[in-house]
Amino acid sequence: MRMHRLVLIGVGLIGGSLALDLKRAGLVGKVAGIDIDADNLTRALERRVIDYAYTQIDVQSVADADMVLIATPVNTLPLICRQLAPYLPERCIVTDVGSTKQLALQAFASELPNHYLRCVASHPIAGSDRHGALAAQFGLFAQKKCIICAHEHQDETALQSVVTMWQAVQAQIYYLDAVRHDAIFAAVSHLPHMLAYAYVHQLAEAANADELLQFAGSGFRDFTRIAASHPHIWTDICLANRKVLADLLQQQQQELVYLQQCLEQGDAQKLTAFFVKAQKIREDWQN
Ligand SMILES: NC(=O)c1ccc[n+]([C@@H]2O[C@H](COP(=O)([O-])OP(=O)(O)OC[C@H]3O[C@@H](n4cnc5c(N)ncnc54)[C@H](O)[C@@H]3O)[C@@H](O)[C@H]2O)c1
Ligand SMILES: O=C(O)C(=O)C[C@]1(C(=O)O)C=C[C@@H](O)C=C1
Repeated sequence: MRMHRLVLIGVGLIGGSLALDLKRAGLVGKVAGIDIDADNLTRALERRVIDYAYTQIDVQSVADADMVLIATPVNTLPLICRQLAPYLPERCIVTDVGSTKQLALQAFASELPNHYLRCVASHPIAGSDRHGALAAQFGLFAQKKCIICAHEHQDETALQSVVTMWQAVQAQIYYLDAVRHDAIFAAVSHLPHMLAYAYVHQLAEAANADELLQFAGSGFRDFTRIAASHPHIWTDICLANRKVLADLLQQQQQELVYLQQCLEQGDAQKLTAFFVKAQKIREDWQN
């Protein structure tokens, strides 16, 4: 599988990193980048993440695309698909990298009905708290999972092309139904981001916030790294997955109430048992 022209919409951390790897693997000839941020496009051209830059989806920017890869905040998908519809070459594959998958499949189905067979929803479980073309890096997806949420009308060749693309950047393919996908990543990705944001807020609201931050060490650094993630990206993810996420926040409050009770009762046994269980789960996961 070799693509002559990949059209990348959203030339940021994820889309840019994938473009770099695909070029290096010889899987794409030219990459056309479309982004609403003109400065970001300039940086992407300078770093050779892309070969051509456009700020709009139109006949020129989408022309001759073998594949359109959408790597923008998840809530932009419906509009982007609507804008793409008139310009997509017939055999073109459309795929995305968004962190929530029900919304992606809904956008493909409702905005690209004539192309739906060739729309493949994917999600690499790799990333960082950085953003934009400057954050794009080689090797981001190597040995990382990539989830494919195939739909019932999926064209087999389109699916295989997307799988081949991710395997070429050494990602490990897993298949999940979109509802299940969103429930799982609400628990292991979206909830921890919410908790990190909430904790940083708690500190910021303290009267001596500056003093607290001045003395914060590696525990603070490790727990809050993801609170440095891009606010726009995460607003979209959290809202797209709001129902499951709100339930998880409710459950988290119960955990906090339990911890509070342990402290009020001075119950070392209960507290240690709680920590031992969490420690074991974390260690087993690491191994
Ligand atoms: N950051 C992560 O760790 C991570 C991991 C896996 C998947 N994702 C998903 O990947 C996607 C991109 O995230 P990212 O981290 O690369 O973000 P990013 O901010 O680095 O890149 C997104 C790019 O999209 C551009 N953009 C925004 N709206 C646009 C629009 N309407 N049209 C064209 N361009 C637009 C922005 O200017 C930016 O350059 C998101 O859907 C996110 O959920 C992120
Ligand atoms: O490493 C990080 O900073 C990430 O947030 C990466 C992370 C995650 O939560 O694991 C974030 C969002 C994704 O959709 C996939 C990966």
